[in-house]
Amino acid sequence: MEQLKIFDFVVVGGGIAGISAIEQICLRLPQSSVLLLSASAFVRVATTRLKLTTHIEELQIQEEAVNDFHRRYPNVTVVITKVDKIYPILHIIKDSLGETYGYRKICICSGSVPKLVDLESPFIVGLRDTDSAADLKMKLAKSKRVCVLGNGGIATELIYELKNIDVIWVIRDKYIASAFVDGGAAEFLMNCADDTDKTSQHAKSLRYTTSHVSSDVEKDIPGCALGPNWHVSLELTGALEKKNVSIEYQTFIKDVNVTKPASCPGTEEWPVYVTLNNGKVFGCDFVISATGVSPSIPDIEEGKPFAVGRDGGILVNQSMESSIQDIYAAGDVCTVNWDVAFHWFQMRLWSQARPMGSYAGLCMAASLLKEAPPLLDFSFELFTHVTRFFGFRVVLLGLFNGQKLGGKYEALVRVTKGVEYLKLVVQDGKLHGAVLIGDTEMEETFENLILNQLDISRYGENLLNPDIDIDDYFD
Ligand SMILES: Cc1cc2nc3c(=O)[nH]c(=O)nc-3n(C[C@H](O)[C@H](O)[C@H](O)COP(=O)(O)OP(=O)(O)OC[C@H]3O[C@@H](n4cnc5c(N)ncnc54)[C@H](O)[C@@H]3O)c2cc1C
Ligand SMILES: NC(=O)C1=CN([C@@H]2O[C@H](COP(=O)(O)OP(=O)(O)OC[C@H]3O[C@@H](n4cnc5c(N)ncnc54)[C@H](OP(=O)(O)O)[C@@H]3O)[C@@H](O)[C@H]2O)C=CC1
Repeated sequence: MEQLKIFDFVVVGGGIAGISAIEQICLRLPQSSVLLLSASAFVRVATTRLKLTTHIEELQIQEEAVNDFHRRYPNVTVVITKVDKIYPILHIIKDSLGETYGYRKICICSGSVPKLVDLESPFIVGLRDTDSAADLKMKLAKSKRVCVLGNGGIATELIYELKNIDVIWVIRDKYIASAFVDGGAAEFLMNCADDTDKTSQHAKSLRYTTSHVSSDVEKDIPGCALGPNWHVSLELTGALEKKNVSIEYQTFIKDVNVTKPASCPGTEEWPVYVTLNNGKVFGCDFVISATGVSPSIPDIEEGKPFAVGRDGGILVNQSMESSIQDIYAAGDVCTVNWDVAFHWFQMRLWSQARPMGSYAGLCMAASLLKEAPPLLDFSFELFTHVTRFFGFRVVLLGLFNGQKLGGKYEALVRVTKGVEYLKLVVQDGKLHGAVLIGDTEMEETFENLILNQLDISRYGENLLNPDIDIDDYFD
């Protein structure tokens, strides 16, 4: 019988979290044996594209063929496969082809899957990886009207990127992009929605392509989540001459039906009909459910299952270790379960998947060496996120929407229509969060003010006075 190969480290998933974990393991223990088991034929490597401040950076996410990755890290064996079951007592793992591997430490970085709206219909699609993006492009090309459900990152990006199609955007809130910004910022973005100049500016910053044909192991296993500017090379274009967006606020989809309901206005026939809870009914070609994600966790076969958080993620302690010994988790699949810094909280973003993966790698290496886990690094002391919505750079800092402040805070706002939107979240004379839209160049100042908790009450609204260089105050 062939002897079971035992690896020092096994990492499940070749997304940003998994690759960041491997990079750190290989830096710390270059001679160790590492096995990467990933369902996708490409891995995602994150590098810093632009460092805006100590904490805020724009990432460049690149796809790399697994063979190239192995060439860079010869101690890493890569197997493209789906992990099915983990046996924590035996310390072995089985894949869907029946192969078994042994591990000393294992890190689960299997990401998440789209959490589609709870209505059974083949006309409802989600978006996660290269395959689902290619499917979406094909479907759109034949479509005249699409319904987008959800008000988070994907929906906000899609609404801006879709071309030549009627879009009905169904959201539960009073304003758009509520998973990221407040009502004021949403209004600013809406007012700029037709600024075509911004579209072309954005296209020039292309850093990422999705032109290859994905060869993910099985159709039901997601590849890596899409990277920045995933839409730029895709041309998400419908079959009409122009685009028209209408927004249905404070409502949700009650039902989808292939039979036309009597209450549906008009004579046109559609593949599917959507009924909203506000009573409106309309036909469309299909529905895009951009309604969040669910962590994608392999099965545990012995002993207790993973302890999971309310959002279904594997609970991890401050060393990124799960409730099961020698099993770590990082990225979208995990839910942090430690007393986090006041100005930090978890969101499923690659800006968090990367430091979580790196830190998990360091903790696993320390554990193998029987050393104490390293201290949490500065990435976990302040929430930061930089992205682009409606062609604008959006920087979110700390408790940018007053999270954790119990509604008792003051918001200082400066808006220059079409140019910038700045909001500061202040409580008891201290800055706790900021939303900066546009090229404000204020990131560093506000980052410092949140971190050092200086009393800013005497500066009042001057903090946002464009005629005053506030850096002078703090020199
Ligand atoms: C359309 C879209 C746009 C986004 N835009 C942004 C953005 O602008 N900014 C931002 O910060 N974040 C963005 N995100 C979120 C970000 O992509 C994720 O938070 C991040 O990629 C999570 O990284 P991960 O390594 O945890 O998971 P993933 O990147 O999803 O990687 C998971 C890996 O595990 C593999 N896998 C899964 N199950 C198994 C299994 N059983 N066996 C073996 N392998 C398995 C998958 O194939 C994949 O390789 C976006 C997400 C989407 C879907
Ligand atoms: N630029 C960026 O930073 C981007 C980040 N991402 C990330 O990728 C992941 C997937 O994005 P996405 O799917 O947009 O998820 P998000 O978590 O960003 O947003 C989910 C949205 O869906 C809504 N929702 C959830 N369930 C329902 C329902 N049953 N009916 C109606 N609305 C519902 C939520 O509303 P409510 O708030 O009312 O619950 C929320 O507005 C997220 O982790 C996201 O952060 C994705 C794209 C871009």
